[in-house]
Amino acid sequence: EAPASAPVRAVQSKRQEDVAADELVAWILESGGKANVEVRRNAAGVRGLYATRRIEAGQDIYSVPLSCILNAGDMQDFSLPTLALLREMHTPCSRFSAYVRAMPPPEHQLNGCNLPLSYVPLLQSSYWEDQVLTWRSLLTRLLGGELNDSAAVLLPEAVGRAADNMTLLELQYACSLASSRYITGEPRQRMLLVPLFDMANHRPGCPHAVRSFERPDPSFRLVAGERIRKGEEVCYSYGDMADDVALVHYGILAGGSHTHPPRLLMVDHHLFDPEAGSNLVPPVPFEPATEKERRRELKRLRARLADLRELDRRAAALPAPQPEPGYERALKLMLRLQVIRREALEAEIGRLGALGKAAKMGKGGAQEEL
Ligand SMILES: C[S@@+](CC[C@H](N)C(=O)[O-])C[C@H]1O[C@@H](n2cnc3c(N)ncnc32)[C@H](O)[C@@H]1O
Repeated sequence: EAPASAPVRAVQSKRQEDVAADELVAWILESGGKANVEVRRNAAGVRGLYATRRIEAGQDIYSVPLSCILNAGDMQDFSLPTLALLREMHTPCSRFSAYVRAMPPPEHQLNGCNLPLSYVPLLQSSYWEDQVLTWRSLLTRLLGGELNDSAAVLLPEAVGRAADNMTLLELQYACSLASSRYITGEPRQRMLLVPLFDMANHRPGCPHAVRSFERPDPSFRLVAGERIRKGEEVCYSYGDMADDVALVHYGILAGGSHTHPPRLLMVDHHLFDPEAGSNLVPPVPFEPATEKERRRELKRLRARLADLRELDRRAAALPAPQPEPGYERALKLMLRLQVIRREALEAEIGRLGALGKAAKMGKGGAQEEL
């Protein structure tokens, strides 16, 4: 027994997933990879990648050998990355054990796959509500065996007898993890879960670029697009996303909330086409070629804002939305998205209104000159 006077040292124990993240880096190095980064948390508790030395533009930030990549197959089937991840989570002695142990726990993982159903109406967009409900329905049908004739991989094929006790919540969690972490693209059109790569947080416009499957070195590399100082966070750009896209796909607000005026949500943008199946619209502002076009767009935006104000009026008469246990942060994000949406619409309506006034004044001035 320690004497009563012995100093008591506060031991700050690392979270299990952070210990696993250190082991993940060690595994990549043992497997022949290189890492000029470590995994750490920032002051806000967000985990990310940090440079362990100065890295010049054009140099590798890390390289992950192909043997450490989890290939989730081709891009036809929504559930493949989820099932690939679940397979490793339920495989004793999986070679990806360091990878799956380093995943954020359910309470820190959010996107449209595991959004509580009671929050779905808060998206205030039939497009996003349909998306989230479609994903939920696919997961439910995968769990119930209804997709057995059409799914590329069935649940018992992926996880064996663990399928007997699988819950929808576990499927949603795995779906949320996998869909917010996999990468696809040239030269291989495959959904790849790449350890270490998926520890980098989003920064819009981040210049670092992926190079993979090249010869003579086919490994998966992140190459610095600008100099990175030792200790600096290493970002990755998940795409040029509006805030609604960032929230539903990554559980973050990362587009318009950082710009002044805030950027229109994707679903409010003039180029948004719900049928196109793309989640990216270019952040180009509407530039009317004629006065008629300007008025038409102004009318569209005013009608959109009026619909939202009507929803606000109705919501004010009801009790405030209640957080689901464990999803308190998610509710805050969704309510913040509503505010950003209205601010962005107001700003755009103001801009188009001012364009009209400026055009009128220009005409008046030109007529005076004549
Ligand atoms: C590919 S993972 C990045 C690593 C992740 N932070 C982790 O600890 O495993 C994507 C997730 O990281 C978080 N994330 C990414 N970019 C972020 C940012 N700019 N700010 C806050 N969280 C971010 C979100 O939870 C997102 O779903």
